[in-house]
Amino acid sequence: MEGLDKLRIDIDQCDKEIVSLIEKRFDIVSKIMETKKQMGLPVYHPGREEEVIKKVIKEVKDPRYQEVVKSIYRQILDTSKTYQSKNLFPYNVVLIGFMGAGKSIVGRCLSQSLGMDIFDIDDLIKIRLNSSIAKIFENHGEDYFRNIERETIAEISKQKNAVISCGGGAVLINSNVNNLKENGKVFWLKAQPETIFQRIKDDDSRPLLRDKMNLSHITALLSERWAKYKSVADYTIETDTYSVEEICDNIIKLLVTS
Ligand SMILES: Nc1ncnc2c1ncn2[C@@H]1O[C@H](COP(=O)(O)OP(=O)(O)OP(=O)(O)O)[C@@H](O)[C@H]1O
Ligand SMILES: O=C(O)C1=C[C@@H](O)[C@@H](O)[C@H](O)C1
Ligand SMILES: [Mg+2]
Repeated sequence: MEGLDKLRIDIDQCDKEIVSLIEKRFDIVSKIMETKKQMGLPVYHPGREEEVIKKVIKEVKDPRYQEVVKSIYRQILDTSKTYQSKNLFPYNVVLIGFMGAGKSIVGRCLSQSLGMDIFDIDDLIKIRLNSSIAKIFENHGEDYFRNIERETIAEISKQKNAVISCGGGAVLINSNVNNLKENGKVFWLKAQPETIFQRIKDDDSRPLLRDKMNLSHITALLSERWAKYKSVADYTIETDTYSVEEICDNIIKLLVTS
């Protein structure tokens, strides 16, 4: 028992040193963040995380602890991203645009790159009603869906440092726009009808395109909504010829320089 007490004292001492080093590391992160902000340099450096992990792994003397150190460092780096994002982007990043524009997939990429929480409004509605969007439309009609969507957006818009991926029709309702803009910068993921058709033609989960999955219907619906997306957007993001990662990087560049 005495031996155990001694080991616990050693652990407590170790923890003190670790906490002090964590504070020291985050002080340096804060300084780097401030300097980069002042110099207008990009804050996120793709590849930097892997570089850090490789370097620290080299420092591990006992191979048994390589995985331990790796996993702790992944956590430190993730927490560091979240810490920086909270400071740099004290608002929501709101993605709007037509079905298939990439709001969900780009939202997930942004959340991962910036260490920010992601709220996909369609996904939240599915979870809340334990049903697919298609079934909600089928069983209760579009107005019912729009009401739930309105409530969900009102709730999620209270966040202050999150990525919010909207459904394609969310910004057609003014109260949604007002709520989303209250704490958010709005990015319109713009895509031409041909691109949208190619991306979603084999997916029948979108009720407004069910039985009408053709280029002329997409073109007509998109042109009805085009002016709305354009007027609501703080930024327009081209997506037709870009990969998800490129779109994500373009948005981050705008966030950092705006
Ligand atoms: N830039 C892109 N390059 C290639 N494929 C893409 C791109 N953006 C989206 N996609 C693909 O298009 C499909 C639709 O994307 P996603 O579900 O993100 O669209 P969405 O805007 O969220 O649509 P909805 O309004 O219906 O929710 C997915 O299969 C996705 O992988
Ligand atoms: O464009 C729309 O109106 C919609 C898009 C999807 O994201 C879903 O929100 C739903 O299918 C309606
Ligand atoms: Mg989506």
